[in-house]
Formats: sequence, C-alpha cells, structure tokens
Amino acid sequence: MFKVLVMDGISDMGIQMLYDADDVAVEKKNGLSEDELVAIIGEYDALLVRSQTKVTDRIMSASSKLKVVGRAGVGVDNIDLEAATKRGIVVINAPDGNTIATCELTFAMMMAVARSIPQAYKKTVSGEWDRKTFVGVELRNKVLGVVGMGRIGSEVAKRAKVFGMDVIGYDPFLTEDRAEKIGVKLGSVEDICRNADFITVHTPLTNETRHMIARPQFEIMRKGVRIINCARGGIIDEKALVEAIAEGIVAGAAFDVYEQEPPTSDHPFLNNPKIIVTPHLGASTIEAQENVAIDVSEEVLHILRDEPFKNAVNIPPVPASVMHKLQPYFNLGDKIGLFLGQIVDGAVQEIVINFSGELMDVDISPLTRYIVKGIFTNKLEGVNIINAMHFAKTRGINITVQKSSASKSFTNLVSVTVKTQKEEKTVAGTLLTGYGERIVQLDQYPVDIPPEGNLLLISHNDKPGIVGKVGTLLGTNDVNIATMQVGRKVIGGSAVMILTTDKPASQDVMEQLAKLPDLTNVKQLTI
Ligand SMILES: NC(=O)c1ccc[n+]([C@@H]2O[C@H](COP(=O)([O-])OP(=O)(O)OC[C@H]3O[C@@H](n4cnc5c(N)ncnc54)[C@H](O)[C@@H]3O)[C@@H](O)[C@H]2O)c1
Ligand SMILES: O=C(O)[C@H](O)COP(=O)(O)O
Repeated sequence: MFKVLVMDGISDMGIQMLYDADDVAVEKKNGLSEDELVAIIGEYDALLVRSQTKVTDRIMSASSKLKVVGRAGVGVDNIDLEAATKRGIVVINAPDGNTIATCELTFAMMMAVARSIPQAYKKTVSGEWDRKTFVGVELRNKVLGVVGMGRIGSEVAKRAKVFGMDVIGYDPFLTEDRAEKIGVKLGSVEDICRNADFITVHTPLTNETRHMIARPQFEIMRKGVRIINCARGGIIDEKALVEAIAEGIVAGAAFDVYEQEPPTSDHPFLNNPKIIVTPHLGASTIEAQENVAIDVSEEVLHILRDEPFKNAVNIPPVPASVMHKLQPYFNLGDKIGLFLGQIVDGAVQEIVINFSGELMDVDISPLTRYIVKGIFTNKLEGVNIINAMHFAKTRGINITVQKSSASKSFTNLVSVTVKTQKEEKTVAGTLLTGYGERIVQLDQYPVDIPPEGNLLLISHNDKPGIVGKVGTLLGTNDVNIATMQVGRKVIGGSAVMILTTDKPASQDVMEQLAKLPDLTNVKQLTI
C-alpha cells in the first residue's frame, strides 16, 4: 500500500482518484513546519504540495521511501530540485491546469488598475460617494507589453486583442510565426518599456528575470504606465516600482505575488493607494484547483506504480513522438546495463554507448538514462532514471554517446562498453519484432540470449567436453538449465557459454564451477 501525504489544502475533488485507488492510502495535513514534516515524511511514498510547503533537502533526506513530490500548480521554486534529483525523487508539476485562472486574474487586475475598482469599492463601503477621484482609462487602443509569452502570457495576449489592445510580446522562445498567429508584435523588453501603457510579466523567477523590470526600465517607460505582476515576486523590483509611482512615472500597479510571501505588515505596497494587492490568488479558482489536483494525482499514480509518466520537472521532457519510438527500448537499455553492471570488475570510469539502426534520428538521451541506471543498479543504492546521470557525473564517470548508421545484421542495435581501471566489457542488444529483447553480442562473441532471470556466464577455452562437464555439475546440484548459448571467435580459442537456469546456483556450486579445468571465469547474474 502506497502512502500519500497531501498538504496545502489541495482540492479533494481533484485527488478523488487517489482516494479511489486500492493501492493508495491518502492522508491530508496542513501547515506543518519543516521539523514536523521531517518527523513524519519517512512513512510516505508521495508528497503533494502547492506553493506553501517548502520541500527542503532536510525533508527529503529524512525519507527513504519518498518516490515523488507532486506540485499541484506550475512553479516549483518551493521544492529543492537538486536535492530531489540527487536522491532519485521525481518532481512533477501540473503546468496546464491553472493557466486560464491566472490569465483571468491578470485581466481582472488590469481592469481593476485601469478603473481603480478596489479603491473605489473601499471608499464607497465606507460611506463616501466619490465620483470625481476615480476617472480611469480604457484598454481599447492601448498598448499592452507582455513579458513572457508562455502559457499564461499568450492567453493574456489573446484576450487583450479582443479588447482592442495592441500587444507587444517578448519571450526568447517566441517565434515570428507564433507571434503573428496570436496577433502580437515581437519586441524587446526595451521596446515594451518605451511603448506600453500596460505591462504584465509572465516569466518564471530566474537569475535572468530577477529585477528585469527595475530602475533603468522604469526610467524609459511612458508616463502613466500601469504594471501588473501575477507571475512571481521579484521579477519587478518592488522598491523601484514604489519610487516610480512616487515620481509619477507609473500610474498604478496590481500585484498578486511578492518578493517575500506573505509580505510583512510594513511592506510599502500595503499602504500605497496606487497599488492593488491580492494574496497569491492566481490559481485559486475551483476549476484550476481541480485541474491541477487531477493532473498531479494521475502522474503520482503512474510513478508509484512504475508506469510511464510525463511532466517530470527534474528530467528533461520527452516529446510524445520520441517517447513512442523509444519506449520499447527502455527495458532493453535497462537490461543491457544490468548485464554489464554485474559482469564488469572494478570501478566504472567510462561508459560508451552506441546506437545504430532505426534509432539514428531520435533523441536517445532518455534511453541513455535507463542504460546508466542499469549499470549502477547493483552497485549503488537508490539509483533510478532520475538520478542515474547525476550519480555518474558526481563520480567523474565519462559518458559518451555515439550513433552510427544501420548495423549490418540488425535493424536496431544498442551497444554499450563499460571501461573500468581493470578491464573493458561490451554488451550489445537488439529488439526483435515479435521476440522482444535479445543480447546479441558479449565482448567479441556473437550470442543470442533473452536477458531474463538467472544467467550463468562462463568464459572457457574452446575444447571438447566442457559443456558436458558444466551440465553434469549443475544437474548433480539440482540446477536445471533452461537455455544454453555458446560463442567463440575461432575454433580452439577462448569461448563463452551463457546459461539461463531455473533457479540461481548456490555459492557452493559457483565455487565448484570455478574449479572445473579450462573454465577461466564464472559469473552469475540476475536480470
Ligand atoms: N499567481 C499565481 O498564482 C500563478 C499561477 C500560475 C503560474 N504562475 C506563474 O506565472 C508564470 C508563468 O507561468 P506559465 O504557466 O505561463 O509558464 P510558461 O513556462 O508557460 O511560460 C513562461 C515563459 O517565460 C519565458 N521566459 C523565461 N525567461 C524569460 C526571460 N528572461 N524573458 C522573457 N521571457 C522569459 C519562457 O520562455 C516561457 O515562454 C510562472 O512564474 C508561474 O510560476 C503564477
Ligand atoms: O505556480 C503556481 O502554480 C502558482 O503560483 C499557484 O500557486 P498555488 O498553488 O500555491 O496557488
């Protein structure tokens, strides 16, 4: 039974599928401190959070079972991604579910700041009937600058067009084509600052975007510009904004997010009549909360059940078309890695992976993770496809990936060489339509083995009678041989024998085998 801890008031409706799952027990808690989480996290296989709970390295290190942290929302800045990756914990988010909610809040903020709705409301409910102070501006024919044209920024831009606004968009990934489709003029941050009547930001907070709208940008803005931030606190320099308002450059601002959340009671925004504030409500609609909770619940179930998943934040995304081609190879890659990891002696220094045949045109990096994970599985504890590359990197292991044109004999071939300070071993495998995975090369020997179950790998001199001796010894010790393969390069040279057995050979049997004449090496592996 998997235990899932749900924090931060994530929608019950959205996580219904977790309640319904026979193999999952859900516990909901709120407002736990880091210490409290550290004390209990060891019981859980999955942790679900919004932006409130900070998922720190300390919390993750206190857990040996945690497989996944699910963020019911977009931003993962409250999760220590590096720590998660290092520990092999998958971090997933729900990037699509709250796009419309946040876009609509942005629009509401833009209209509220254009017409001073909160300020007018405040006066009216206090008994004043003031029809002079709150003369606003229209959106029609105004220029909106959108910094960050991703999911939310694009939706804001589309709505602005319908309101008759001219939109300038800036995003390093915004192509002319896409901009044209949305009806947006491409521009730089400077173009936006110089020309916009309204500026809204929709980027993540990164080293590059921190204070990207600061004093120098305010100085070139049109007088009377209005600023909206429903993305992340810190993209706009709060101090510089307050100054720009005081200097009459900025006519008004609307903020949902802050450099520090919650802002302290003396935060300069809180008593500034030109700044509208909301407490990080962008994603707070019934629909968005259901959407994001459904999305993370689905993914968490896949991860707990070892099924394929998408939206992992700490492994690069794989486009569906690539995934479709690669998925059948994941098992093969894992098994080649498992095979090699068990036969190679010494500390791994280098891994050389060669793909040929039908994988030529595909980005094979996800498959590489499976191979590397397989190699380390029996050597390092807790290795998985999330942390495999990290393990290799931190141990100074060089990984080279090569592609070569179609192999002579196979439509696809994955060949992996592991170099240690003692030796070098190569295993190649292929995926045979209708037959599944096959190991087809072991060092210089062509072989044909289904990589499954208990395997005995015996290096020996190519002499008559050896196979018989091995068979007799195993038979006498009640180890039944299921399949047998022999491989050699030249008659009378060195050769290999690969047996699959119904049960593993005991230590004693292994020792007896090692003593048989002309056997140069005996290894047992499990796949
Ligand atoms: N207020 C809320 O409750 C709330 C809700 C949802 C999302 N958000 C935040 O809104 C922001 C946008 O979310 P999204 O779902 O649209 O994300 P997204 O990833 O779809 O879009 C972000 C865009 O920013 C662009 N970008 C990155 N660096 C940039 C830079 N230096 N200059 C210009 N553009 C840059 C990216 O190319 C991307 O297109 C995120 O910060 C997210 O955390 C806030
Ligand atoms: O990144 C997000 O999805 C938003 O900031 C929403 O955060 P929340 O789930 O805590 O409302």
